Amino acid sequence: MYMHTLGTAMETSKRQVLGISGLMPVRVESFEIQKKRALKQLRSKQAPIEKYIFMAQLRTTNVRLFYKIIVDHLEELAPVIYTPTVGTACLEYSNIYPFLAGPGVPDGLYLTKADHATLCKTIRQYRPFPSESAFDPQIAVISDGSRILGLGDLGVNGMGIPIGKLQLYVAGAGIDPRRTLPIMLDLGTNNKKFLEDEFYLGLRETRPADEEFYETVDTVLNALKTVYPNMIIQFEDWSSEHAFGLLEKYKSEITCFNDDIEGTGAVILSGAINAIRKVHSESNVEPTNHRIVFYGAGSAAIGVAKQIQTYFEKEFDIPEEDAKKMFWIVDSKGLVTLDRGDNLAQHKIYYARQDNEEQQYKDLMDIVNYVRPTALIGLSSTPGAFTPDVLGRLAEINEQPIVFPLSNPATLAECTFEQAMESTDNRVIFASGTAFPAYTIASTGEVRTPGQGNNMYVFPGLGLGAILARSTVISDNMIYAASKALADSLTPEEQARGWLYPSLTRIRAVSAIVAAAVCQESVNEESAQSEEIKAITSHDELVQYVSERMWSPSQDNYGSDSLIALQKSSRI
Ligand SMILES: NC(=O)C1=CN([C@@H]2O[C@H](COP(=O)(O)OP(=O)(O)OC[C@H]3O[C@@H](n4cnc5c(N)ncnc54)[C@H](OP(=O)(O)O)[C@@H]3O)[C@@H](O)[C@H]2O)C=CC1
Ligand SMILES: CC(=O)C(=O)O
Ligand SMILES: [Mg+2]
Repeated sequence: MYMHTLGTAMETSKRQVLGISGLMPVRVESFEIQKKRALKQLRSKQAPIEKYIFMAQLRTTNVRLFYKIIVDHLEELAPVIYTPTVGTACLEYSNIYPFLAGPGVPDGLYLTKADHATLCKTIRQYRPFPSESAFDPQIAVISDGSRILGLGDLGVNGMGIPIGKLQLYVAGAGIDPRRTLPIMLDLGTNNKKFLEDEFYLGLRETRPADEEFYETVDTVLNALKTVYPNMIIQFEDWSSEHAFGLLEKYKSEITCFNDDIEGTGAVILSGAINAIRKVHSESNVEPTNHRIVFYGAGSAAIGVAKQIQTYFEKEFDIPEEDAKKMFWIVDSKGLVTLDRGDNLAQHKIYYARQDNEEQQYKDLMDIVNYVRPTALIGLSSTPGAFTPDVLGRLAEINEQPIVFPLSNPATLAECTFEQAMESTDNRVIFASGTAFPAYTIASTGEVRTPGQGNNMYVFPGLGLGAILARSTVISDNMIYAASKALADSLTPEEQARGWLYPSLTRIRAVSAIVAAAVCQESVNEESAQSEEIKAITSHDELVQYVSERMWSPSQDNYGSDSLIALQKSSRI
């Protein structure tokens, strides 16, 4: 069991004590040589999904090495363990699952509808590594698989997402991997293809109606709270139809947040703040003159619009009714207006326009011509929706058009960075949900790096801050503080390059800044229970406190010493 902890790096004397001397080759390796070999193998694989499988298998055999590679090479590994490759992995999850995990080393906790007692028992049984005798998780990411990235209802195949998100908590914010809990709540699937697929591993039934859905989720959350009362819960990739209702119901009851509404809102506000500052200083666009079109009207779009609106209200004293009018929301039927003649979903009503009732705009180009937006934000999962004509028109209207095609994975982005650069005479201010390659301007040779507006910049620090502060809630103000801290976390060099987000290579330093801001806001709001955090009086000290509590694979022998002590004491 314990061999996955250090693998071939375990010293001879320890192998002897543990009675495993002949169970692996004799050579004792350094951590660095283990890493070098693993990276060589990883890089020899061509297909991203092969890299994903290789990493997932490495986690089961040497978890310390798995995280060492991810922490040291996050720019290279984030696209493997997270978007875009995690999207492919989720589509294939039932096909690859038996080769990645099993009850010996589970990938996460699978729950189905059951009564409270049964659920508590199942939850208590879970150990990330069955060799661990105790489990005290600090954070869970839970999905029902109903809206996985922009790929739709993938049922239990969506498990790749809670797993990937928690791996980023470890890599980005130094949460101890032994204290994370990925959860898939299997409520069936409406994905016809999966229901008919002989290899699909989830319940072969369609999803329940709302009454049963909310009742089941309630029982599950109560069971989680009973077993792990202090654990933070991150809702991830629930269909928008339920995401808002769940957040509203549980936000004040348990320490939780919805990453797609609130994490995305915070991260895109950060990029928007830096974009708004940039076009103000370089093109004289007054912040109060922005006109923002959202292409997509789901949980992500509404979450982002609300955060940006808060910024206009707080920083520029714009009254709510006026700030709200800076936004135009578009769904699959066109511009969202109150008199459109259909029954608007609850979450769309707030932004539904009332000032253009004679027109029913359906086409994006017509909407762009009507609104003359300064910014176009895509959260619609419709690839290519930002056509060269639309982008070109934006570049006619604006010296520096802000274009954020944020849908994931990259194949679902509303446009690519290359398309945005080519259609705007290289004047675009750009961020996408999944990283696009840098673009070289042919005439000058200048290389431009696109921004990555992905909630991975916020949720690790947000969760870490709430954990360390032992906050009883994750409030709107804490999320806003996280966003502002991220926007201000760029180094002078990053700012000079015109970036909207900091380099991923600095993710831990950035997460420490975000977490410190979250702790501070929690103290200000009196939701923090940590006396240590409350006693800290300076920002720098708070950042240092947070940084010092980050888990590092290099400083952890993964319990091998305590295993040896245990072994020795049982022999005595
Ligand atoms: N970058 C990041 O960090 C994040 C990115 N995302 C991405 O955002 C996307 C949306 O997520 P979410 O809001 O939860 O999902 P939803 O499926 O709830 O929302 C999609 C929205 O797009 C609209 N839409 C679909 N087709 C069109 C079309 N042809 N024209 C205009 N609008 C259209 C839908 O309209 P209707 O309401 O009429 O069906 C709906 O409002 C996903 O791709 C997801 O991966 C999400 C979270 C974070
Ligand atoms: C990034 C993310 O959370 C999403 O696409 O759903
Ligand atoms: Mg998500």
